[in-house]
Amino acid sequence: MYLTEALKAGADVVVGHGHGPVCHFYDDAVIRSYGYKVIRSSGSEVIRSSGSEVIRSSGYKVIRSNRKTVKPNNLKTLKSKLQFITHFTDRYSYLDSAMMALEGGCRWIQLRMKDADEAEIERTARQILPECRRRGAVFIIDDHVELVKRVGADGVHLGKNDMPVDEARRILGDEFIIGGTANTFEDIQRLAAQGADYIGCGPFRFTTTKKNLAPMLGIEGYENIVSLMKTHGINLPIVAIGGITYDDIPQVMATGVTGIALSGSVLRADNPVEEMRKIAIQLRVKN
Ligand SMILES: Cc1ncc(COP(=O)(O)OP(=O)(O)O)c(N)n1
Ligand SMILES: Cc1ncsc1CCOP(=O)(O)O
Ligand SMILES: [Mg+2]
Repeated sequence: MYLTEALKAGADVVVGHGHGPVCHFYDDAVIRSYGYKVIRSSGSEVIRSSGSEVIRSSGYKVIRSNRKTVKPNNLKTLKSKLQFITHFTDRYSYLDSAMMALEGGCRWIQLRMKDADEAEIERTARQILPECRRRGAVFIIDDHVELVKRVGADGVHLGKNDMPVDEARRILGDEFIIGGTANTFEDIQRLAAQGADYIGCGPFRFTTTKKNLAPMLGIEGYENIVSLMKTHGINLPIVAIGGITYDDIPQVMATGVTGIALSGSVLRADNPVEEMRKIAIQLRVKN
């Protein structure tokens, strides 16, 4: 059985919508995002990447990727303009969402799994981390400071109901990225004083991706915040978040924010990989 063989090949061989490593009911967009090519020949199907190791069974080949590992430069990240927030849909798992974002050229992934227990988050984090490393992408985790340290992620994102940024800094030190959520300029002042590396600022507009949303900022809200930051001499990267789509990007970036974070508009697209690619090109994200 190819399933058994593929499972043996390792947890990093992940195909399909399911939460397990291999699922029969895949679609090509998801498979490609995992670095595999689907080649159909004389009734059999071959799933392959550009790596070296070949496992062959019942007409299927799974070739493991051989790409090099790159630890990202955190300073560069903070100038990065595009962060993808993982989510699940009826078509895609959290892991699928991260893989498609990476395939589309995003180089900053935040693992956010609000309703999952820590063991499941850790399992998913350990699957996504090597994929980020292979592409030189930054990998941060929402909420879970200790988990970031345990799995060796690049950082954490913390909101108002999470561990305070200064406490997280004492645990993680200066090598890890710590992002904080702001809904107002006062939040930004507090986070700057606590030593946040960047601010996730929103929501831009209504979104179903997050419950208990703060009031929407809109374009005017970002303009005010950016101008107040200038007058108060606060120089921190600001990532706009909340319901942002491809079409919003020029206007949002024109407010002077550093970048954007998004999720739903990519996952709702007919082809999430291509949607992310369009967005990465528009923001001139370098790979
Ligand atoms: C980039 C970014 N900005 C804001 C948030 C929201 O964080 P938080 O307020 O803690 O809410 P949850 O995401 O934990 O529901 C974020 N995650 N990322
Ligand atoms: C995590 C988070 N915090 C504020 S809005 C939001 C959700 C972002 O996802 P989307 O782009 O789907 O609105
Ligand atoms: Mg949080």
